Amino acid sequence: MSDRLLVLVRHGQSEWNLKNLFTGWRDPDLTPRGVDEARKAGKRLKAEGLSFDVCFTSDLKRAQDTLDLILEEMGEDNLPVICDQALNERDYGDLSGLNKDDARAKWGEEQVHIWRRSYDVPPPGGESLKDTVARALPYYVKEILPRVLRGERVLVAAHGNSLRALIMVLEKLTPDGIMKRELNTGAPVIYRLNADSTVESVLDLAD
Ligand SMILES: O=C(O)[C@H](O)COP(=O)(O)O
Repeated sequence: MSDRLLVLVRHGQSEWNLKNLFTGWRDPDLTPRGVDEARKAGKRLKAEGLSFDVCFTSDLKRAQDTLDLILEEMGEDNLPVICDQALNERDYGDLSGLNKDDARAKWGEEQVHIWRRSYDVPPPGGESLKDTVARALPYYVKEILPRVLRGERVLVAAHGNSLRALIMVLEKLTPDGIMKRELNTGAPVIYRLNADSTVESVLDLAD
């Protein structure tokens, strides 16, 4: 197994996940369940025998708090943590703050699914997944990947769609393939990379 370790984890349940609201760049806290999910992720990573050298997260609280809780649970709370907007959730634009069921009632199930899961159709005033790839991927290539290739063990705590953007590239998924790829809150995905930055193995710890 290669030493080139990259773990991606979506934040635990947020207050707005619980209320079923489009969140995007808004900044709600974790719920008590989200805190438990983050702690459980830390326990699972520790049980896998993993430890890290450096961590990345977005500039949103739910991801930063998830990372802190994971590291606390692993007894690794002194690691360097790099926060960057490039890892923020996809911007949901005018949908931010709206209830997802209300949006389905207003615009129809199919349109809302297209906004949530299509590759290149942005929600009104927001980012498509393609737009999210366009800002998250250069950051990954410049800041995260070189460290993984140098043998630093890297943990990234971010968001459903900013991580789907990276996963699309890592797993070489087509626009159709990424539509079906979901990430559970607090569920780590463990990658080992080859020296040419392709994926050697992937282990998804989703329940
Ligand atoms: O920003 C949000 O609302 C969620 O974190 C991700 O939502 P989605 O699953 O509707 O894309």
